[in-house]
Amino acid sequence: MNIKRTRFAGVYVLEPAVFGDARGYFMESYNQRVFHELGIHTAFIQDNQSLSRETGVLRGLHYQLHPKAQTKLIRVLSGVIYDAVVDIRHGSPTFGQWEAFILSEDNRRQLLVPQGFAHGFCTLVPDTLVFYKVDEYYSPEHDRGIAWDDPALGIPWPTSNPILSEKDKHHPVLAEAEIHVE
Ligand SMILES: Cc1cn([C@H]2C[C@H](O)[C@@H](COP(=O)(O)OP(=O)(O)O[C@H]3O[C@@H](C)C(=O)[C@@H](O)[C@H]3O)O2)c(=O)[nH]c1=O
Repeated sequence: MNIKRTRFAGVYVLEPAVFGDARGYFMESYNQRVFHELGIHTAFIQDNQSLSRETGVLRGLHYQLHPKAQTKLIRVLSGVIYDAVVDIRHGSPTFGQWEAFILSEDNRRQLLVPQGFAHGFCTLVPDTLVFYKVDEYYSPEHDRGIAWDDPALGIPWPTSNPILSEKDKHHPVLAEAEIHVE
């Protein structure tokens, strides 16, 4: 497993070792020991999967409030996403800053998004299947969002006209959002 740090402490890009042979390939897609070696003792308790049929489906920017904040370990089983995280930790020196990563079935990259970050992605090809582990159960009462197109964030999404859920059309900008995540 190749592990890359990012500009945000706690956000990692993980690239599993892939063992190819005549049959195809094998890889360990999750190994708890790797996380323990990084000092991360997250207990993942729920697995999620979403299929986005079209290019330009944008889901985000999502997070759950304290005490139901979630760590997410995201990967793409089929297709490609532009995956963005935003630091929404009060008092963080990088508060309000974002970073984006390309995750695909081909690069097999995984993104570890800790509690305290909003997360969203936009599909770059049709029929994109995203799988992610989380360390807290879904809680609709704690489920929150930030406007994907908040000008103060300025995330350069791959499209200016994404396909959104009804919920994702109406999130506040970060400056007006409830962001008690720690
Ligand atoms: C996230 C989630 C949703 N649901 C239900 C609620 C709703 O009826 C339906 C669709 O939910 P949503 O529209 O919120 O799904 P979606 O927009 O795909 O939400 C996801 O977006 C990405 C970017 C994330 O980071 C995730 O944490 C999650 O927020 O699924 C669950 O039952 N469990 C869950 O864990």
